[in-house]
Amino acid sequence: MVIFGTMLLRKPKAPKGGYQQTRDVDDVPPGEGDVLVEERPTTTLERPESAMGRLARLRGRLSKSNNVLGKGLLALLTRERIDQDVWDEIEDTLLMADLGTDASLELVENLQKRVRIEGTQDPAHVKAMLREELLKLVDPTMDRSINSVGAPGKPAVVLVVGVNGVGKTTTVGKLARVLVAEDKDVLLGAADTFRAAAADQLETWGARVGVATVRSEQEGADPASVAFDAVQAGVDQESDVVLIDTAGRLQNKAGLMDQLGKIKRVVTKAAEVDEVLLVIDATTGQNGMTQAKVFAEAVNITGIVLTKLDGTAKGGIVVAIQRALGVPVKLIGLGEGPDDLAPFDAEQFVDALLD
Ligand SMILES: Nc1nc2c(ncn2[C@@H]2O[C@H](COP(=O)(O)OP(=O)(O)OP(=O)(O)O)[C@@H](O)[C@H]2O)c(=O)[nH]1
Repeated sequence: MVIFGTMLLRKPKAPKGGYQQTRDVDDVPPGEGDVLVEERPTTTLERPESAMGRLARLRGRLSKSNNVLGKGLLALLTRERIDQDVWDEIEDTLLMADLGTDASLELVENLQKRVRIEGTQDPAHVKAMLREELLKLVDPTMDRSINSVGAPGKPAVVLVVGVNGVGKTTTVGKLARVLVAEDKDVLLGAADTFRAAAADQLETWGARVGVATVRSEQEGADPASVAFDAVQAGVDQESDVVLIDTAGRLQNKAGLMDQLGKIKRVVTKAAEVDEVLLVIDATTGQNGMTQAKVFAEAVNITGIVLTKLDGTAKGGIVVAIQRALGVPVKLIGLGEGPDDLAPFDAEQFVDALLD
């Protein structure tokens, strides 16, 4: 709610000065968390772009970097003679786009069958055939909606996880804008307490669209504690959605499991976690795949956000990552602009590869 350009928000409950690093939130009964909801006066609030049509606007960026794949495949498939060398080249093209071995082999086999039966004389037909086969791999049947409706009387809780530098904080900021554009009442939780700047960054994102951030003033505070306070504040304020940014700076799998497990366990005392989004940088290829698998073992991932798809020809990672985790890509990042995060749409994605 905006009154004279200033957000009207719940004041900090108590005490000021953040949390003790040693505090174990598991011991703190729900309701007693120290909530510090930052106020930030804003003169003019931005009006974020609605989610619909974003991908259409950003499609050019996707095409620019990724149609190397589509164009390359089309050129190969419309050659006068398609011998084993050509099929090998097709497979290499798919592997280079990070489609992964299984999906690449499957696509080559399916195309081989169809070329044998249907022929490749007509380029329009070849394109339609390739479109169909690519679409099958991307899987248009998966539910890609963000779960932004909580249990009755509770906000939807969305945890955003991933290693540092992949674009997590940026994604939380951009996702808040998507939700604000849908008239949702959003609250942010800065549970990335390893880097003080991350909380500032998040707060700035929120303030631009009138969304408050729950944070700790103390660097290194317990992330689970901050996450809990954010969700409890969301319950108290009757927010629609609480988005929680987490830290990715973790040394090993055991530490990651510990931290994410604790965040989830503690948050659940206030409200169920409805969505766990794993953010992966699309430019990191195999590294991103490895990260994805580690995170999937630590926490139940419900959706993937692929960032930086604007800067890579490796869009095939959409398929590889969905296959590896059995979880849909729900959002894609196509630039550094505030509204450069789009809902993923299988058909539009494949069309952008082929145009
Ligand atoms: N080109 C491009 N850049 C992006 C995209 N998403 C994020 N970035 C950039 O990636 C950089 C890192 O983003 P952050 O949001 O700070 O990453 P983070 O994962 O939160 O990092 P830590 O807070 O250090 O854990 C920033 O410069 C962003 O602008 C995208 O979709 N496309």
